Amino acid sequence: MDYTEGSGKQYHIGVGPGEVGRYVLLPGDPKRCAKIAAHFDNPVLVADSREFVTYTGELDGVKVSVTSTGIGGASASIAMEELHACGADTFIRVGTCGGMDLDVKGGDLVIATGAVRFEGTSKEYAPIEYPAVANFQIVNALAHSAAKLNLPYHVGVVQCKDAFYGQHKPEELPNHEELLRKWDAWVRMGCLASEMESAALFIVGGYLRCRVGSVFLTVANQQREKAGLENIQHHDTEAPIRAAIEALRDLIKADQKQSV
Ligand SMILES: O=P(O)(O)O[C@H]1O[C@H](CO)[C@@H](O)[C@H]1O
Ligand SMILES: O=c1cc[nH]c(=O)[nH]1
Repeated sequence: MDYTEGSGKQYHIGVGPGEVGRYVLLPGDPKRCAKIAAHFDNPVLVADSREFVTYTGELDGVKVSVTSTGIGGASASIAMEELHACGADTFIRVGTCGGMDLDVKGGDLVIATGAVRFEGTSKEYAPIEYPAVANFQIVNALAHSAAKLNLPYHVGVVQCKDAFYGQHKPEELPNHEELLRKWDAWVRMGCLASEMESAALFIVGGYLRCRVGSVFLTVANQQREKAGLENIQHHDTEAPIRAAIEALRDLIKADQKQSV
């Protein structure tokens, strides 16, 4: 079924083939796109459709793009499918998260190695036994760039869900028993943080044979609050953006080396 009516533009994101690079940064918030594009050379607004805003520019002479995914795995999977149809194959999510491990403080970066699939979208792509894991090369590039930029960072598993308020007021919801029991298990297993899109992106990326990784700003940590520890909120996403841009430069260099 072709929803483009011959325009060649993807149905939701409004982007056509050749309008994005193979490398795409994926924030959730559309307003983060301009901040990210400001790090590109010659950024151009390519499309602004629903929650999906896309800019394309260059990094070290190579075409790169940023597209917002909106909130949750459902819209993130649409962004990835349609960007892939336009030629993209390497994605870094640049998001925000809420800390779960007590060591993860507001302002710290979290780099995901994998994601708990407590959301619906990835289950429509792959059976739940299949793990949602990040691309090893991207994880390494992100950790390397965070260290190089002297940014505090943690590397490990994150948890994904569909209901933001299932994370923030589970005791008030009718399904509180499942929410609280599972949250406790994820904390005990060492989950670093909670966010919403990486599980779907890692699974859809696996299916499409794309490279996918994620880096987040920790906004705050409800577990620290509960434990009576300091819990200062942070909202400036410039740190994960810088880490992702540096990582992308490294990936581009490594890809260029491999292709000669
Ligand atoms: O800041 P973004 O990238 O949107 O990421 C996080 O923020 C939203 C919830 O507030 C969810 O999308 C979550 O994953
Ligand atoms: O607590 C938080 C913060 C950002 N995103 C989430 O999903 N949860």
